[in-house]
Amino acid sequence: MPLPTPSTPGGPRESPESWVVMVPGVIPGERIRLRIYRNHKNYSEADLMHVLESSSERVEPVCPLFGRCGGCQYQHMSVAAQRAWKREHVLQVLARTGNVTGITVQEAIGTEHTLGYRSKITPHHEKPRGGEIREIGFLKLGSRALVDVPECAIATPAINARLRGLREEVRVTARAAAVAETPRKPKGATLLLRETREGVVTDPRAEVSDQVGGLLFKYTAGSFFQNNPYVLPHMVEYVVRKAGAPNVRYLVDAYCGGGLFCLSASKNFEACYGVEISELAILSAQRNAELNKIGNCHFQAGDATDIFAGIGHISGADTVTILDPPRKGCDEGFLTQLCRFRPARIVYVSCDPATQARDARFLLERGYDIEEVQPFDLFPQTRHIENVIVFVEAHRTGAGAGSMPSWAGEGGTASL
Ligand SMILES: C[S@@+](CC[C@H](N)C(=O)[O-])C[C@H]1O[C@@H](n2cnc3c(N)ncnc32)[C@H](O)[C@@H]1O
Repeated sequence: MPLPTPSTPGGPRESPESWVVMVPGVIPGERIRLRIYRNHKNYSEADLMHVLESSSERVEPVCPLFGRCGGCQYQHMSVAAQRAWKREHVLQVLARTGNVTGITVQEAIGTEHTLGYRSKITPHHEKPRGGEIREIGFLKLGSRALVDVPECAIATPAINARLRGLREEVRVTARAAAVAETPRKPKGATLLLRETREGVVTDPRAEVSDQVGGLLFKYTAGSFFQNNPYVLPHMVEYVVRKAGAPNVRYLVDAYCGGGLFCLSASKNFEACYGVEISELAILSAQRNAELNKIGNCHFQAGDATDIFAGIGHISGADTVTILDPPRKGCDEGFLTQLCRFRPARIVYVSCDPATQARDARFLLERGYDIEEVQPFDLFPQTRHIENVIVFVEAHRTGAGAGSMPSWAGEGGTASL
């Protein structure tokens, strides 16, 4: 077996002399002793045995469950190191998967709310045995088993306060059902706790609301809505700013959910068109337009690809597209039609830089350039990152890849 190089949370850059070893709980630059437990074609997986030389960025994890609970992966790193690493990860994945080199990735934008920020959690429990529920929590690190989580360090204080009561209620209900011997079989379940303007809500069908920027958004508690209320306004402001450009009259928001980006950006456009697979989310988007007295947004339920049938009367050259797909990214059929429509700008928001990098490659091979790459630290203490890439139609830059168009924004690079 080749000698492993010092390992990092996401795996170090590959070179012909190095061997990638994935070791949770390590910080780039540390010397460690590890035990390899699995070999793959291109890398190995290992457990950390000892830190021989620790990084100055190593900190004491806040949560006693860190290392067992699979929810957080980076609590052992300072927030500055977490953000630097996430930025590096975006850079690496763009190079490896997207074949994009020679670009700058901006510093990840975050806020000082790096604990107690998460406004939604979904703990699980297995089916009760003899009326008793054992763990109520999240998946154990690297396992399908659950770890009991009485309190979550990244959830908001209001959610943690409600979690205590909810855990007790769920256990009491299971015991009562066992005593009553109801014919219905007891099951495992996923609980919902979401903090909103209405307080902490546990019914996924409840109608709730949140304010972002100057707008009010109503949605059902179980549907998708971004869950870091501290960083979200900064990300929305960025997306709205990057979507705006001289001579662009129309906005297409694919994967629009309840209309967050479309409605927030609507004042800069003559008309906006949103598409979204969930009919419930489209109903929310339409209601949110009315609620905020916005009259130039048109929403349709359907696959993202369906949008092109309804926008034949507008030209791509006059249009900006916002993309915010689920983790799997965009499908090729959609991207093919998008490139045929040829919007002047594309602002691509993603919670998975790997699938985003794959889609970036597709766009770059079809004549788009990257104007800016801006990560947002929406999920501190975890390995997750929200990344925004701004693409411009290459003819509009008047030069080849990497050039800056005349309307390129100022784009701050420091953390907030
Ligand atoms: C990451 S969410 C973004 C929602 C919205 N932009 C927001 O920030 O609130 C992705 C959205 O894509 C929707 N979606 C998933 N597959 C889709 C498809 N094939 N076509 C259109 N929308 C889809 C999901 O229902 C979800 O609302």
